[in-house]
Amino acid sequence: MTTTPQSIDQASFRNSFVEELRGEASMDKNPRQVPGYHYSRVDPTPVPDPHLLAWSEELAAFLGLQRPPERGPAVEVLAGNRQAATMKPFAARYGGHQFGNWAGQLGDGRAISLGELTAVDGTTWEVQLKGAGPTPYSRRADGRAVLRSSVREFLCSEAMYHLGVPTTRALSLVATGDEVIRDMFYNGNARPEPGAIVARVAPTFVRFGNFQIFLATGEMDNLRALADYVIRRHYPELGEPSPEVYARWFEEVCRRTAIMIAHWQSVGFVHGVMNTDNMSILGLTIDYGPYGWLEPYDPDWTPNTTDFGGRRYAFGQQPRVALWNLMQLGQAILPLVSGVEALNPSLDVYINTLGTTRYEIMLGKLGLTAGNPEEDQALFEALEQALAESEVDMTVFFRQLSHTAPAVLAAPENGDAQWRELLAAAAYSMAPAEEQALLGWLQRYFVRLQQEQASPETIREKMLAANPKYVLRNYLAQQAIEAAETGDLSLLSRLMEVLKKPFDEQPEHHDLAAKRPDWARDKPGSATLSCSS
Ligand SMILES: Nc1ncnc2c1ncn2[C@@H]1O[C@H](COP(=O)(O)OP(=O)(O)OP(=O)(O)O)[C@@H](O)[C@H]1O
Repeated sequence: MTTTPQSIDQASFRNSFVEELRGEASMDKNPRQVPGYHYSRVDPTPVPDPHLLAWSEELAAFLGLQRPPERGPAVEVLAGNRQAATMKPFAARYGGHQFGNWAGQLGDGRAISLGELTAVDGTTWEVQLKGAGPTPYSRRADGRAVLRSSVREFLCSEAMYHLGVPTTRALSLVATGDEVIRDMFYNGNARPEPGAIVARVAPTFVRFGNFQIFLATGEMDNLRALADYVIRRHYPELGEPSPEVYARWFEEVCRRTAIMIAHWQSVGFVHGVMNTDNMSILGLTIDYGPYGWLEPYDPDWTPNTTDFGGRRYAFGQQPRVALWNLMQLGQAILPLVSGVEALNPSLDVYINTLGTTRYEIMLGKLGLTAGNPEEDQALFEALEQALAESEVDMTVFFRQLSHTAPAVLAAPENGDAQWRELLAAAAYSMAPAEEQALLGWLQRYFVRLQQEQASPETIREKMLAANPKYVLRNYLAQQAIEAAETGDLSLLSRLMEVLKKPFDEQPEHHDLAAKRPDWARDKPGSATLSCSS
């Protein structure tokens, strides 16, 4: 293991996916079905003028990598124009359910994995380029990504990491110097947009869909080989694969998925397209496409215009959709276990873990220690209902509550005025009946809070550590994109820095914690997005 940071073009890559699984070696990029294989070896397609736009310092340091200059061999690797000697790039084969329907073979249509790097702690991390050109899985598309969606993936995956949400990471954002034609809302208004490539990083990018494809095509040897690979490499604590271990592994995937979803619900993250090919086998948030952040707390909200008909992936549906997706994974690996009874209890593990994790997170957000779970649950549900029935910014509400609740605890005589001030700060609009409902809830909560033993100061610290001040608000991402498209990277860099410490006050950046401005309420790219990227 090396301690001196090195340039990625000099780095030593491992290739466990390629070496331990079955791959098609032809390097042929023509779109086609690829039965019989886990992956296809394929090289990225070079771009005209790769140059670095953003770099994630901490992740790079963790991977033992040094920041490259704007142009040069390292950036050429991050754009797919050059390869390090040890790389064996590949695109993985997977299938999936999209919006509830089986879609057949999908696969990495524009993602190409370069191999794995060993981090300073000895763990291994796969580096994958998104937008690096066609692969056998590109179907009718071009294998490219636009700057708009790449900025969104780069910024948001790192912001999620710093919020403590399980996620894939992003190492670099590189402009390609090329233009890519996209119809942003699939409404006949195609236009050229600048192209970009994100190098993203995770222990593995294997998804539920990687298993589903083998059930669909009856490739049982490949199914087992992939499960064994994932267990041995990523769940070694479970022991050598066996029918019992496959079942315990499924339980662990259920548990991790529940923890991920509990975190999404606690910060107001809406994934937007929770197809089974977007569910990581490690319980990580994967594919930052038409995602968004709740501004007014609204369980029916999704930014994804493709989903406006059914709102299948709206905020409030996410816990249920993850369960449905886990059931599809269970179906896919059923041939590996003794029967459905070996897997069914794991779905309860999902439900229970989701419940307990959400409960614990909510206690933290409200500065409480565990009390009577049923009464607490009723208190939490009453808050969710009062928030949903009004137009209150989720992030501002909880952050402001972290200041106000301990202050009222210290000086209860000013309570009423302070609660009203909190609501005024968090609300986009407030009808008298909505205000009454929220004030009623705050009084009920305050009675519960008064039973706490901790000092107001301790409660305040606990709440501030649970309620972020800064999230990647939809309009901020859009502003950063519009500036980046004109060559101005200042907001992008500022957001990167501020979102590294989302729980810190950072008063000099207070403007980045502001509620959504009026102009952004219905703005395309901010309030509404599509899968076009
Ligand atoms: N421009 C494109 N060229 C080729 N394939 C694409 C393109 N956009 C999407 N795909 C493929 O379509 C499928 C579903 O797309 P989706 O938008 O969920 O994925 P994505 O954003 O490309 O990728 P990922 O899930 O890897 O983050 C995937 O198989 C994906 O690789």
